Amino acid sequence: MFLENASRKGWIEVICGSMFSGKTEELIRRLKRAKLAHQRVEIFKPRIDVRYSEEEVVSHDANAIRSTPVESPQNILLMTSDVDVVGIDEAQFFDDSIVDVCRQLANNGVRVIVAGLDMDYTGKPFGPMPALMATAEYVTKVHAICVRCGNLAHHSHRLTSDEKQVMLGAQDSYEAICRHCFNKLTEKP
Ligand SMILES: Nc1ncnc2c1ncn2[C@@H]1O[C@H](COP(=O)(O)OP(=O)(O)O)[C@@H](O)[C@H]1O
Ligand SMILES: Cc1cn([C@H]2C[C@H](O)[C@@H](COP(=O)(O)O)O2)c(=O)[nH]c1=O
Ligand SMILES: [Zn+2]
Repeated sequence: MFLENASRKGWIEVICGSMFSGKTEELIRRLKRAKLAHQRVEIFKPRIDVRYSEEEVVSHDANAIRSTPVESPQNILLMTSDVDVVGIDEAQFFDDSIVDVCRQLANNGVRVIVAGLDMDYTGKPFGPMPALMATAEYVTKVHAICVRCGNLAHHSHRLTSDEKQVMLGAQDSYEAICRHCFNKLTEKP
């Protein structure tokens, strides 16, 4: 679907969805194809994401690719002077300046592939993701399987009582569920 060697370079792709929907697997797949095409690839993630590894982007199925953890989106600009493709995982954790960083990279001829959660555990849009989706040329929404009924899932349901928007975790503290199961679980009596 995406040309590894397009003639006019520079665009933004967003991969979004709930937890366990395959965002990281899809990001890794695209980045590995770019490497096979001899493109210069750099991968970044927010430094706070230490869930599976500090230095790698790792999927729930243990696919992994080396990455650089960064404190702020500005660091990405400093480290991408000579690259063809930039991959960014867990983009929901960055502040809004990630949008302008992605725009600058794309304007300078870089293929930018960004993955992140579109909604938090309450169902609200997460951080800079809506603005990234609006700015991108290509948006791919991937889906998990609802662990309660087998439907397609697009919600990440939190299993603990923590109410902070940011709380790292995996199957220990989140499950993927569909709209109907989410409404049943969260409706007020
Ligand atoms: N409910 C679920 N639906 C789909 N895949 C799941 C589910 N729970 C665990 N998985 C696993 O998660 C993998 C996707 O992981 P990953 O790419 O890290 O997702 P994401 O980055 O969207 O959280 C799937 O290939 C599958 O092995
Ligand atoms: C829903 C939700 C999730 N998080 C955290 C939990 C994980 O550490 C990441 C999402 O990782 P994934 O690759 O998409 O599985 O985000 C959070 O902090 N707040 C939330 O509301
Ligand atoms: Zn369901």
